[in-house]
Amino acid sequence: AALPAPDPAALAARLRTSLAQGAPGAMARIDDHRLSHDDHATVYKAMEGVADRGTAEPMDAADRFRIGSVTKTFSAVVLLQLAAEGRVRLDSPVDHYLPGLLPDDRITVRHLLSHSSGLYDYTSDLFARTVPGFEAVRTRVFTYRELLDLSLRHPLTQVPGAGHAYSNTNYVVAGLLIEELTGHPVRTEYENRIIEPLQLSDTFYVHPGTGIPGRYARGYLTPDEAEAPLVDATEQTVSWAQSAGALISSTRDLNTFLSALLGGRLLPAARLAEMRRWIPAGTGQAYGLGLRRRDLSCGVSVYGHTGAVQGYYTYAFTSEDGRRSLTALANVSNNGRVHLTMLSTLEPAFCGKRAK
Ligand SMILES: CC1(C)S[C@@H]2[C@H](NC(=O)CCCC[C@H](NC(=O)C[NH3+])C(=O)[O-])C(=O)N2[C@H]1C(=O)[O-]
Repeated sequence: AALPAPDPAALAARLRTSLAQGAPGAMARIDDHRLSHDDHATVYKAMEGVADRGTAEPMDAADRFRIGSVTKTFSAVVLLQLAAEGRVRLDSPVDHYLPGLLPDDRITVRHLLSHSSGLYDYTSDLFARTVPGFEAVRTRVFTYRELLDLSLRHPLTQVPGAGHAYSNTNYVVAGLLIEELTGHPVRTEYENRIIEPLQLSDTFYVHPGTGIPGRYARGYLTPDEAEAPLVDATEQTVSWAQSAGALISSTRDLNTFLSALLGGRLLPAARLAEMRRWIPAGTGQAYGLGLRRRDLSCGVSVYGHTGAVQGYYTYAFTSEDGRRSLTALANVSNNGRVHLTMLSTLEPAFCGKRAK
């Protein structure tokens, strides 16, 4: 079905609303291949505010940033490629590959990737107090085992497979599984299977480094205390997340990645179909394997992931056929109003003037 043309003016207006709600800067890029039969894309860029509050450097759509849980889609693609190669079975217990690691041998690889394992999310403890929690881990380097141990202090939150229960722990175990199956660090697998084949020259896994290569937007964390000043959260290891959230990328590269994924250029059709077996995850949204589906007001569904890492809110989605992609970024976090406004950029991007 034809998508309505994007409404760039409405998209830019929503970015300006995010600034009024506390974001120092915001940006978005749409790559639209639906207007032509060749691979030429019509590119729309919108940018508002600043990438750096100290220098007032304007936000630029080419700026790199921390993508948070959009990383989970990369990790899921690696495991689904390994499944296509016959090196892992989605419905096998994790215990088969990592004996004794988890407390319940009913937890399968599919449970991890669909967030239905019941493994407790350790970040609920780490970040109960936003700024102190962040400052306590911003330069720490965790092992996967240490993060899993933080989770296993708590019982499972549900019987494995009972439904969608989002937990970063699932993608920490997914990282352990990737390393066990391949003998390589996840960085090597991201590079060999996704970054290099798609020429994602703005995409990096620098863990445990704290810097962002090249030109980037600084990210600002909103304290829990009203009126307290923003905290510059740019430099951090993101070791609390790793294969659950430590990638760096750009609006261009995430659009290329999601367009390739939904366009069938990263996974065989049968594996992409597995990724799109949906579990309900709230009104108008569902979760597959490392992939979110959001159902928009105009009846269009879009596919991708969101990300929330200290200082950065990311929204990366594409159309059913991967021919129109949007990535939007606000360089602030812990701000619910900005989150909802940025989430609403999907509407003008995919519903155009029919957006709600
Ligand atoms: C499900 C989410 C939203 S949370 C999950 C993951 N991010 C985290 O787990 C970090 C949460 C703390 C971030 C911090 N908030 C606090 O400390 C609040 N006390 C802030 O806003 O910077 C990610 O990314 N996912 C998002 C996703 O998948 O969209």
